[in-house]
Amino acid sequence: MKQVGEARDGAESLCPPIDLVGEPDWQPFDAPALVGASLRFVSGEPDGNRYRVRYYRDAHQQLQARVWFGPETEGPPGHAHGGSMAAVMDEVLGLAAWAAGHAIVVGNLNVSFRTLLPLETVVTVESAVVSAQGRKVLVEGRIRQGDTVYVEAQCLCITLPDQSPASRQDAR
Ligand SMILES: CC(C)(COP(=O)(O)OP(=O)(O)OC[C@H]1O[C@@H](n2cnc3c(N)ncnc32)[C@H](O)[C@@H]1OP(=O)(O)O)[C@@H](O)C(=O)NCCC(=O)NCCS
Ligand SMILES: CCCCCCCCCCCC(=O)O
Repeated sequence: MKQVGEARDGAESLCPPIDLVGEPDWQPFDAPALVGASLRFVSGEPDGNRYRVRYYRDAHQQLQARVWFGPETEGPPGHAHGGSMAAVMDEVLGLAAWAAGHAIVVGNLNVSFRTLLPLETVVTVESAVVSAQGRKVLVEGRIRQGDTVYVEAQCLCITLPDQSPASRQDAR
């Protein structure tokens, strides 16, 4: 009988290194330097078997991510769980608003699953901050690889008082 904490079958060894290099005109983006180390659920295990994530800013300063969906994101056999894809959109689109200077939490996330995503695929998560009016910041994004779109999402972010990225960095 399995003991608590014992690795599940097939999950004992780590998958090999994955190439998450960005496009030539992207610059690496340090998410913990901006928002702290709390964003561990999606991007906290860079060598693990769940997700591996690397963040960038593109030439237009929009946040982009290369994400590998590992075997532990499985939902339908051989493919990513819908919740695993929604979690990625939640983190990337919320972080995109922070990267644009808005201290937010996510109020509403609308996710459309367009194509089954095979496990152990490296995808690009694109984001774009499309508007900021009052406390509402709208961010859109998608998960794609080449011409294949796996997920499209719209994210309504709501700003928090006294939490601007600049003030959080000044407080360190
Ligand atoms: C989002 C949150 C901060 C909003 O609460 P609040 O500060 O009291 O703000 P309000 O409820 O007054 O909402 C502010 C505006 O955003 C809108 N809004 C808030 N949540 C919304 C939602 N889920 N969908 C659509 N609009 C929403 C409100 O309608 C309001 O619009 P208005 O000014 O035009 O009337 C709060 O609901 C919250 O903390 N939710 C949990 C967030 C969370 O756990 N996110 C995941 C982790 S990041
Ligand atoms: C006080 C907020 C501290 C930093 C929060 C960063 C939030 C980025 C988006 C996370 C999305 C989510 O948790 O649902």
